[in-house]
Amino acid sequence: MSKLRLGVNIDHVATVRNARGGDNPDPVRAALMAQDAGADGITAHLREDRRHIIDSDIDRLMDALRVPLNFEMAATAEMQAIALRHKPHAVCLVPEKREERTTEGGLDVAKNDNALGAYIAPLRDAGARVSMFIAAEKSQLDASARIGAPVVELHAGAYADAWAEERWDVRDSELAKITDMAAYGASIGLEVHVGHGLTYDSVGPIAALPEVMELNIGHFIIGEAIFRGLPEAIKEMRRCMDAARA
Ligand SMILES: CC(=O)[C@@H](O)[C@H](O)COP(=O)(O)O
Ligand SMILES: NCC(=O)COP(=O)(O)O
Repeated sequence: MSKLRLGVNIDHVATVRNARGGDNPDPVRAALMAQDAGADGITAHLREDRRHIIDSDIDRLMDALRVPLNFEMAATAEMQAIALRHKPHAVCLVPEKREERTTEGGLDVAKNDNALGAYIAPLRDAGARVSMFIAAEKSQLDASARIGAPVVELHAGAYADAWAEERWDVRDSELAKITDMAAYGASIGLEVHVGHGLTYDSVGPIAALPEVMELNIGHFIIGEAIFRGLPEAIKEMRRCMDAARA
């Protein structure tokens, strides 16, 4: 089985910084620490409302990182211009709602395939590995492949929430969807990633799926870093992933 990559999302270091304004804690410092602790990449979501990551964080991440940056963003003209200016390794298109607390669902690629196909073309031409953050639904994977997105990231939020709420029947049905769609995605030539809400408990069954190439994990790792430090929080996630993949 190929090595499963871990992308560490540092958004919520910026959430804590922004609670008080100023520069601390610095998400770029966290990203560099994550890189040293074995993260295969760094993920940062520049939301349109700049509630956590801000533009200067992206500037600084682009300058400072050795590992690839996965730049998460909404499919807007403003974000496209920012991505084209920076040319990050990867761009992940995420749906955004102003009133949501976190990313609630996947991008509706099936409904907006023509527009999204045109939207990603210049990003792909600029060399970015474009991914679609989608629900684990066949129509969304088919549409992602149709528009030429090489990668999909399956939204694990419902699966992760079911773990947290101990709703085991929902957990199992959500896991079954991700399992089936990871296999389906690989069978139609997509690179499959999974992310959102994963924890030490919930990561194992996802990491065990042979078609999954990358996990992006943030909120839980940053929270856990308060108790055990960021490097150790990341290394423990890596251990959980490796144990499941063995
Ligand atoms: C797309 C996604 O899952 C991440 O961006 C993550 O949710 C962190 O950002 P928010 O907490 O702002 O949703
Ligand atoms: N794309 C998912 C991501 O980057 C991390 O999500 P979370 O672990 O912060 O929920």
